[in-house]
Amino acid sequence: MNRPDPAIRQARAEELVQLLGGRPLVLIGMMGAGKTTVGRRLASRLGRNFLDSDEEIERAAQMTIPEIFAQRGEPEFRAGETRVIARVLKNENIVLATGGGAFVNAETRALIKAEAVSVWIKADFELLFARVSRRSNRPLLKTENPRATLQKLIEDRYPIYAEADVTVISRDVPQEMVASDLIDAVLDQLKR
Ligand SMILES: Nc1ncnc2c1ncn2[C@@H]1O[C@H](COP(=O)(O)OP(=O)(O)O)[C@@H](O)[C@H]1O
Ligand SMILES: O=C(O)C1=C[C@@H](OP(=O)(O)O)[C@@H](O)[C@H](O)C1
Ligand SMILES: [Mg+2]
Repeated sequence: MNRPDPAIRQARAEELVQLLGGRPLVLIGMMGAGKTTVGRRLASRLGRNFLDSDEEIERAAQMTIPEIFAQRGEPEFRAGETRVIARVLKNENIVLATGGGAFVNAETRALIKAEAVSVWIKADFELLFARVSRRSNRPLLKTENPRATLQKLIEDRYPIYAEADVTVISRDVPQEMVASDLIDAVLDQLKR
Protein backbone atom coordinates (compact mmCIF):
# COMPACT_ATOMS: atom_id res chain seq x y z
CA MET A 1 0.00 0.00 0.00
CA ASN A 2 2.68 2.43 -0.99
CA ARG A 3 1.55 5.95 -1.66
CA PRO A 4 2.52 6.75 -5.22
CA ASP A 5 4.88 9.59 -5.81
CA PRO A 6 2.86 12.82 -6.47
CA ALA A 7 4.39 13.17 -9.94
CA ILE A 8 3.34 9.61 -10.87
CA ARG A 9 -0.10 10.24 -9.42
CA GLN A 10 -0.44 13.38 -11.51
CA ALA A 11 0.74 11.59 -14.65
CA ARG A 12 -1.84 8.83 -14.14
CA ALA A 13 -4.61 11.37 -13.66
CA GLU A 14 -3.60 13.16 -16.86
CA GLU A 15 -3.44 9.90 -18.80
CA LEU A 16 -6.93 9.00 -17.63
CA VAL A 17 -8.32 12.38 -18.65
CA GLN A 18 -6.83 11.86 -22.13
CA LEU A 19 -8.25 8.35 -22.50
CA LEU A 20 -11.71 9.40 -21.31
CA GLY A 21 -11.87 12.06 -23.98
CA GLY A 22 -14.59 14.02 -22.19
CA ARG A 23 -16.76 11.02 -21.30
CA PRO A 24 -18.35 11.34 -17.86
CA LEU A 25 -17.08 9.07 -15.12
CA VAL A 26 -20.07 7.76 -13.14
CA LEU A 27 -19.74 6.17 -9.73
CA ILE A 28 -22.26 3.55 -8.68
CA GLY A 29 -22.62 1.22 -5.69
CA MET A 30 -24.23 0.82 -2.31
CA MET A 31 -24.89 3.48 0.28
CA GLY A 32 -21.69 4.02 2.25
CA ALA A 33 -19.35 2.83 -0.52
CA GLY A 34 -17.80 6.30 -0.81
CA LYS A 35 -19.30 7.50 -4.11
CA THR A 36 -19.90 11.05 -2.88
CA THR A 37 -16.73 11.62 -0.86
CA VAL A 38 -14.25 9.68 -3.03
CA GLY A 39 -15.94 11.11 -6.14
CA ARG A 40 -15.25 14.65 -4.98
CA ARG A 41 -11.55 13.89 -4.50
CA LEU A 42 -11.36 12.06 -7.78
CA ALA A 43 -12.87 15.03 -9.64
CA SER A 44 -10.34 17.36 -8.09
CA ARG A 45 -7.48 15.04 -9.07
CA LEU A 46 -8.78 14.88 -12.67
CA GLY A 47 -9.51 18.62 -12.85
CA ARG A 48 -13.16 17.80 -13.55
CA ASN A 49 -16.42 19.19 -12.20
CA PHE A 50 -18.02 17.04 -9.53
CA LEU A 51 -21.74 16.42 -9.41
CA ASP A 52 -23.78 14.27 -7.04
CA SER A 53 -27.25 13.20 -8.18
CA ASP A 54 -28.62 13.37 -4.62
CA GLU A 55 -27.39 16.96 -4.24
CA GLU A 56 -28.91 17.90 -7.60
CA ILE A 57 -32.26 16.39 -6.57
CA GLU A 58 -32.15 18.20 -3.23
CA ARG A 59 -31.38 21.47 -4.95
CA ALA A 60 -34.17 21.06 -7.50
CA ALA A 61 -36.73 20.08 -4.83
CA GLN A 62 -35.45 22.50 -2.17
CA MET A 63 -35.77 19.59 0.27
CA THR A 64 -33.42 17.04 1.80
CA ILE A 65 -33.48 13.39 0.67
CA PRO A 66 -35.27 12.26 3.91
CA GLU A 67 -37.86 15.02 3.38
CA ILE A 68 -38.44 13.98 -0.24
CA PHE A 69 -38.94 10.33 0.78
CA ALA A 70 -41.26 11.31 3.66
CA GLN A 71 -43.35 13.92 1.87
CA ARG A 72 -43.38 12.66 -1.72
CA GLY A 73 -42.42 9.00 -1.49
CA GLU A 74 -39.75 6.87 -3.12
CA PRO A 75 -41.36 6.66 -6.62
CA GLU A 76 -41.21 10.43 -6.97
CA PHE A 77 -37.61 10.45 -5.73
CA ARG A 78 -36.73 7.82 -8.35
CA ALA A 79 -38.41 9.79 -11.13
CA GLY A 80 -36.43 12.87 -10.10
CA GLU A 81 -33.23 10.81 -9.98
CA THR A 82 -33.75 9.54 -13.54
CA ARG A 83 -34.42 13.10 -14.79
CA VAL A 84 -31.44 14.60 -13.01
CA ILE A 85 -29.02 11.96 -14.29
CA ALA A 86 -30.27 12.33 -17.87
CA ARG A 87 -29.73 16.08 -17.59
CA VAL A 88 -26.27 16.06 -16.04
CA LEU A 89 -24.95 13.37 -18.40
CA LYS A 90 -25.24 15.92 -21.19
CA ASN A 91 -22.11 17.54 -19.71
CA GLU A 92 -18.64 16.43 -20.68
CA ASN A 93 -15.70 16.21 -18.29
CA ILE A 94 -17.64 15.44 -15.14
CA VAL A 95 -17.39 12.99 -12.30
CA LEU A 96 -20.92 12.03 -11.24
CA ALA A 97 -21.64 10.28 -7.96
CA THR A 98 -25.05 8.61 -8.14
CA GLY A 99 -27.29 7.48 -5.30
CA GLY A 100 -27.19 3.75 -4.57
CA GLY A 101 -30.47 3.00 -6.34
CA ALA A 102 -29.81 4.91 -9.55
CA PHE A 103 -28.07 2.18 -11.58
CA VAL A 104 -30.77 -0.30 -10.55
CA ASN A 105 -33.26 1.63 -12.67
CA ALA A 106 -33.16 0.13 -16.19
CA GLU A 107 -33.62 3.46 -17.96
CA THR A 108 -30.90 5.20 -15.94
CA ARG A 109 -28.57 2.22 -16.31
CA ALA A 110 -28.99 2.24 -20.10
CA LEU A 111 -28.23 5.94 -20.20
CA ILE A 112 -25.11 5.60 -18.05
CA LYS A 113 -23.88 2.71 -20.19
CA ALA A 114 -24.40 4.72 -23.36
CA GLU A 115 -22.92 8.02 -22.24
CA ALA A 116 -20.31 7.31 -19.56
CA VAL A 117 -17.67 5.07 -18.10
CA SER A 118 -19.25 3.48 -15.03
CA VAL A 119 -17.34 2.44 -11.93
CA TRP A 120 -18.78 0.25 -9.18
CA ILE A 121 -17.23 1.09 -5.83
CA LYS A 122 -17.68 -2.23 -4.09
CA ALA A 123 -17.37 -2.71 -0.35
CA ASP A 124 -18.16 -5.53 2.01
CA PHE A 125 -21.16 -5.53 4.28
CA GLU A 126 -19.43 -4.65 7.57
CA LEU A 127 -17.60 -1.69 6.09
CA LEU A 128 -20.80 -0.36 4.51
CA PHE A 129 -22.81 -0.89 7.65
CA ALA A 130 -20.24 0.87 9.84
CA ARG A 131 -20.21 3.86 7.49
CA VAL A 132 -23.95 4.23 7.03
CA SER A 133 -24.53 3.87 10.76
CA ARG A 134 -22.69 7.12 11.44
CA ARG A 135 -25.49 9.20 9.93
CA SER A 136 -29.25 8.83 9.79
CA ASN A 137 -29.79 10.46 6.40
CA ARG A 138 -30.64 7.30 4.44
CA PRO A 139 -34.39 6.70 4.54
CA LEU A 140 -34.19 3.19 3.06
CA LEU A 141 -32.32 2.02 6.16
CA LYS A 142 -34.86 3.36 8.65
CA THR A 143 -36.31 -0.09 9.25
CA GLU A 144 -36.65 -2.32 12.31
CA ASN A 145 -33.60 -4.29 11.22
CA PRO A 146 -31.23 -2.11 9.19
CA ARG A 147 -28.60 -4.88 8.99
CA ALA A 148 -31.08 -7.22 7.31
CA THR A 149 -32.28 -4.42 5.03
CA LEU A 150 -28.75 -3.60 3.92
CA GLN A 151 -28.01 -7.30 3.38
CA LYS A 152 -31.11 -7.71 1.22
CA LEU A 153 -30.25 -4.62 -0.85
CA ILE A 154 -26.76 -6.05 -1.39
CA GLU A 155 -28.19 -9.38 -2.58
CA ASP A 156 -30.64 -7.69 -4.92
CA ARG A 157 -28.31 -5.07 -6.32
CA TYR A 158 -24.84 -6.62 -6.61
CA PRO A 159 -25.68 -8.61 -9.77
CA ILE A 160 -26.82 -5.34 -11.37
CA TYR A 161 -23.88 -3.28 -10.15
CA ALA A 162 -21.64 -5.96 -11.68
CA GLU A 163 -22.68 -4.63 -15.10
CA ALA A 164 -20.52 -1.53 -14.52
CA ASP A 165 -17.55 -1.09 -16.86
CA VAL A 166 -15.07 -1.20 -13.97
CA THR A 167 -15.18 -2.50 -10.39
CA VAL A 168 -13.03 -1.08 -7.60
CA ILE A 169 -12.87 -2.44 -4.08
CA SER A 170 -13.36 0.25 -1.44
CA ARG A 171 -10.79 -0.84 1.08
CA ASP A 172 -10.64 0.55 4.60
CA VAL A 173 -7.90 2.97 3.63
CA PRO A 174 -7.94 6.78 3.29
CA GLN A 175 -10.17 8.15 0.56
CA GLU A 176 -7.20 9.50 -1.41
CA MET A 177 -5.98 5.92 -1.77
CA VAL A 178 -9.38 4.69 -2.91
CA ALA A 179 -9.30 7.51 -5.48
CA SER A 180 -5.87 6.27 -6.66
CA ASP A 181 -7.17 2.68 -6.88
CA LEU A 182 -10.06 3.96 -8.93
CA ILE A 183 -7.83 5.85 -11.36
CA ASP A 184 -5.60 2.78 -11.79
CA ALA A 185 -8.56 0.45 -12.34
CA VAL A 186 -10.19 2.67 -14.97
CA LEU A 187 -6.84 3.16 -16.71
CA ASP A 188 -6.35 -0.61 -16.85
CA GLN A 189 -9.78 -1.06 -18.38
CA LEU A 190 -9.43 1.71 -20.97
CA LYS A 191 -5.99 0.51 -22.06
CA ARG A 192 -7.20 -3.03 -22.79
N1 LIG B 1 -12.11 5.21 2.34
C1 LIG B 1 -12.82 5.70 3.33
N2 LIG B 1 -12.32 5.74 4.58
C2 LIG B 1 -13.02 6.21 5.61
N3 LIG B 1 -14.28 6.70 5.53
C3 LIG B 1 -14.84 6.68 4.33
C4 LIG B 1 -14.17 6.19 3.16
N4 LIG B 1 -15.00 6.29 2.12
C5 LIG B 1 -16.15 6.84 2.60
N5 LIG B 1 -16.06 7.08 3.93
C6 LIG B 1 -17.09 7.66 4.80
O1 LIG B 1 -18.24 6.84 4.68
C7 LIG B 1 -19.41 7.63 4.70
C8 LIG B 1 -20.20 7.35 3.45
O2 LIG B 1 -19.50 7.88 2.33
P1 LIG B 1 -20.24 8.53 1.10
O3 LIG B 1 -19.20 9.09 0.21
O4 LIG B 1 -21.34 9.41 1.55
O5 LIG B 1 -20.85 7.21 0.43
P2 LIG B 1 -21.97 7.05 -0.68
O6 LIG B 1 -22.11 8.34 -1.40
O7 LIG B 1 -21.45 5.94 -1.54
O8 LIG B 1 -23.19 6.64 0.07
C9 LIG B 1 -18.96 9.08 4.85
O9 LIG B 1 -19.01 9.43 6.20
C10 LIG B 1 -17.52 9.04 4.36
O10 LIG B 1 -16.73 10.04 4.94
O1 LIG C 1 -29.39 3.18 -2.19
C1 LIG C 1 -30.36 3.95 -2.36
O2 LIG C 1 -31.42 3.60 -2.91
C2 LIG C 1 -30.22 5.38 -1.91
C3 LIG C 1 -28.95 5.88 -1.73
C4 LIG C 1 -28.69 7.27 -1.30
O3 LIG C 1 -27.47 7.74 -1.87
P1 LIG C 1 -26.01 7.20 -1.41
O4 LIG C 1 -25.79 5.88 -2.10
O5 LIG C 1 -25.08 8.24 -1.89
O6 LIG C 1 -26.04 7.07 0.07
C5 LIG C 1 -29.85 8.17 -1.71
O7 LIG C 1 -29.91 8.30 -3.12
C6 LIG C 1 -31.16 7.62 -1.21
O8 LIG C 1 -31.12 7.62 0.19
C7 LIG C 1 -31.44 6.19 -1.75
MG1 LIG D 1 -23.69 9.64 -1.86
